[in-house]
Formats: sequence, C-alpha cells, structure tokens
Amino acid sequence: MWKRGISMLSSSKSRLLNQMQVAYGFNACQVFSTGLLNPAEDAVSGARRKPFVTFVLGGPGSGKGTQCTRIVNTFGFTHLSVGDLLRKEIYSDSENGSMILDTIKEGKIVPSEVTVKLIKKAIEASENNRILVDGFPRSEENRVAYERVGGVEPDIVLFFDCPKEEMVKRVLNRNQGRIDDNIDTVKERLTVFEELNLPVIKYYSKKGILHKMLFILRWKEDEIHTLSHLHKKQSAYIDGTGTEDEIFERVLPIFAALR
Ligand SMILES: Nc1ncnc2c1ncn2[C@@H]1O[C@H](COP(=O)(O)OP(=O)(O)O)[C@@H](O)[C@H]1O
Ligand SMILES: O=c1ccn([C@@H]2O[C@H](COP(=O)(O)OP(=O)(O)O)[C@@H](O)[C@H]2O)c(=O)[nH]1
Ligand SMILES: [Mg+2]
Repeated sequence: MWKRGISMLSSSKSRLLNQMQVAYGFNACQVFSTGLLNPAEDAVSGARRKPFVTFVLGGPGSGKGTQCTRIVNTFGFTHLSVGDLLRKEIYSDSENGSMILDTIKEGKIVPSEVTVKLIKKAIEASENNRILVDGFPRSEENRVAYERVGGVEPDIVLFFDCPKEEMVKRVLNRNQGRIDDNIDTVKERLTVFEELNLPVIKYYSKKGILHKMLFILRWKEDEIHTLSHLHKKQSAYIDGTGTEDEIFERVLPIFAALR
C-alpha cells in the first residue's frame, strides 16, 4: 500500500505540494509521506495505535466527499464514507439491507448500532492510522453511540457549510444514480440535518480546544453569534461555497500541523 501511494505522487501532485510549502510554510512532501508511513500498528510492539480520526460533517451536497478525496490525496488519510458503507450493505446479503434502503430513500438516519458497527469494522480493517469518517455522526444519538463503543472522540471535526439552495442544486446535478438524489428526499434530508445534525456540530464547537471546527453557520443566525463568540479562538472557520479548489485552500491549513 505504501508503494502504491508513493507511485501516486505524480508531478502535478508534487507541484501542489510545493505550492503548499510556499503558502503554508511547512514541508508538504514530508506531510504526505508521513501520512503514507503512518501505519495502524506500532512498528516495534505490533500493537494497534489509536487511530487519528477526523469527522467530516455538512449537509447533503455540501462537498464532504469531494473535499475528502483531496484530503486523502494530499495527507494520506483513508476515506470512510459512511453513506458508501451503508450502500454496500444494501447490495450485500446483509439482514439490514432493505431497512437501510428504505431509510436512505426517506432521507432519515439509519440506527446507530448499524453504522457504528460498520465504522468500527472499517477502522479496524484499515492499515492506515489516519481516518476520515465522512457523513457521521448525523445525530447526538450517533455521536454518543460511537463514543460508547470506541471510547474516544474524534481528533478533528470539519464542517462544510453551504447555503441550502446551493446544496439542493449540487445534489440534483450529482448524477451518480443515487436513490436519494431527488427533490423530495433532499428536502427531508435538509430538515433532518437541521434538527439532528446541527446539535452535533454545536456540541463539537463547544468542545473548543479539543476540536478544530470549520464553522460558518447560515442556518440560525442567533446561534452563529453565540458560538463564534464563545469559540473564536479554538475554531477554524470555512465557507463551503466557491470552487472545489478555493474550498480546499481553506481546508489545507487545518491539517498543516500533521507534519
Ligand atoms: N465547490 C463545488 N462547487 C460546485 N459543485 C461542487 C463543489 N464541490 C462538490 N461539488 C459537486 O456537488 C455534488 C455534491 O458533492 P459531494 O462531494 O458529493 O457532497 P456531499 O458528500 O457533501 O454530499 C457533486 O456532484 C460534486 O461534484
Ligand atoms: O452516518 C450515517 C451516514 C449516512 N446515513 C444515510 O445515508 C444517506 C446518504 O449519506 P451520504 O453521506 O452518502 O450522503 P451525502 O451527505 O454525501 O449526500 C443519509 O441521508 C442517511 O440516510 C446514515 O443514516 N447515517
Ligand atoms: Mg457524500
């Protein structure tokens, strides 16, 4: 896997890494190779190291998956899209397949015991110590269930914020043949996001120093003020609008410390 990663370091990537070095004052090549040489097991004892986990949050179509791909390519993370893990379950002979299909179609949230088990299994199977968990936790219940099973909180939480109209436009143009990319489901997903996912984002923001946040909340103006006032120092703010390149420029500094 390491060899494969090193051969992926194409000249365009080298150029990007050099630009990052100039822009952010750190050795991006070093960051990249450290990511690759960041195995899940301790080289001497062989014991499993605590994974370095980043949760990637944001509404439907906010660009989580798109930016995760870039973070993977630049910082050597393994990307676990929880939506993808669930979709795989539908097509495997899993006992939960039809329940998952119905839940995704309706834009609701799959029970925590199912998702937490899938995430745990995927983290354990990963040879990499750096993990991006994309699209989870989607509710406080999800968050608590993960902490209970894993016994740890994430190291970083990213939140990609995007106006509703832009998210709807992106989802309806996504063109990946997803059963939930239709106007009725996306409307429901936005309601679920607001009711169940925003409290999770608020929770991590309050954690402040432990969790860096990318945070511009367009949803509830009163909360923006309170949260940004309370957590200005500890939080990193990002805007999920603009081109993919522009957004990634805002993401890069968050991982700059991972030398
Ligand atoms: N900055 C952007 N501007 C325009 N379209 C984007 C941007 N980022 C992602 N997209 C597109 O929007 C759609 C949703 O992006 P995706 O990464 O799947 O979002 P999420 O995982 O948050 O639902 C995809 O078709 C993607 O190509
Ligand atoms: O932790 C999760 C992640 C996803 N989902 C379900 O899977 C759907 C699609 O999630 P995905 O992250 O793929 O969607 P995205 O936000 O990327 O559009 C969601 O609407 C939920 O129904 C879930 O129940 N729990
Ligand atoms: Mg996604």
